[in-house]
Amino acid sequence: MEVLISNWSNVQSMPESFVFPPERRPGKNLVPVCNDIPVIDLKPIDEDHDPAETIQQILKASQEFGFFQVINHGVSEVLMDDTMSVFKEFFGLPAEYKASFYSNDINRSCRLYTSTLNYDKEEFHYWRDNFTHRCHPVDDYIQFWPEKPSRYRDVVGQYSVEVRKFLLRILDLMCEGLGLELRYFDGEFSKNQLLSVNYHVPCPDPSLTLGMPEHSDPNLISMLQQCDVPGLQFLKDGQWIGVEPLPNALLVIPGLQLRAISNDKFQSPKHRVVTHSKEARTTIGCFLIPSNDVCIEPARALVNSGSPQFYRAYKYQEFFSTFTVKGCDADAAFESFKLHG
Ligand SMILES: O=C(O)CCC(=O)C(=O)O
Ligand SMILES: [Fe+2]
Repeated sequence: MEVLISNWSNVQSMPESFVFPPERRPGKNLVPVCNDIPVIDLKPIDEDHDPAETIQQILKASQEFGFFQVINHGVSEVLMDDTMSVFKEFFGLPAEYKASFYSNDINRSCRLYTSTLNYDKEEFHYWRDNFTHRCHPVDDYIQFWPEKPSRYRDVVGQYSVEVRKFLLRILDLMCEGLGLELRYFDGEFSKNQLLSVNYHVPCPDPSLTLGMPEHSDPNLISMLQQCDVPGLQFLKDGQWIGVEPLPNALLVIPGLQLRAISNDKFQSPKHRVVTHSKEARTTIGCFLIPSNDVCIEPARALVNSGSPQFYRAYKYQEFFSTFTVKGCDADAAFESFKLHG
């Protein structure tokens, strides 16, 4: 059988290698959709209102809820729609063209794969194709990007620049809220930028499989543009809750490095993706990632007698390899970096 699920048409029954063992299945029970996910509106700041209220909303959303959606974020709706169409077209291209990007090699600057990078060894597969590449600075990477659809490089190039601006702006608002100097996260903490696009074809039985495993994002911060098909779920107070896509909103998820640098002021919420029985789902993620050698440690301003330093200093590379060795389990990975007592 074709490995890439985007090459499958009209799958009628579950291929066995995608059926999870019973205790790992999402099951048939419907997960409640959460209607109170914080929505941050950046318009008041653009209209020169005092940003203090928005900053407090972002702080509260990150600290109490864990993640949030943003509207009037500055990334144009036309560009968002164009980018979504380009990626949908990309996944619909002939198998022969996509085959040239197929790779499980993490060092390939542009790669397309199914399930996880561990496809050949994993016990069962996740119901997704993922296409991912670096995108900052655009000129350093654009030569590796697809030439089809013909608008790809132009549209995805503009999008990469705009979503980076957006995330750096959110980080600056977080700095103000946390009492860190502005631009604290610019530079090495956010040096690398990855676009990561997930594509899931309709699944004959969503109760038996997942589109993405439960995980926290290992980077600094993530942004997600969803299409109108739901699937994303967050673990909140021990329960899975569904995220209903909000048209034109961008979702912001603090990553594990933000948790460490903020000295646990922010969490990095666990999330997963369930599949849909009728419709294909495409989501565009953008990750800001520290450079490998940068030293990550709780910001000095956030360590004091009431809030002792929770993590030792480490290099991002060290964290990432521990995270990978621990099967992408954030709690297990942090055990190596926590300061006890
Ligand atoms: O596709 C989604 O809804 C979530 C994607 C995600 O969590 C990720 O790429 O890290
Ligand atoms: Fe994620």
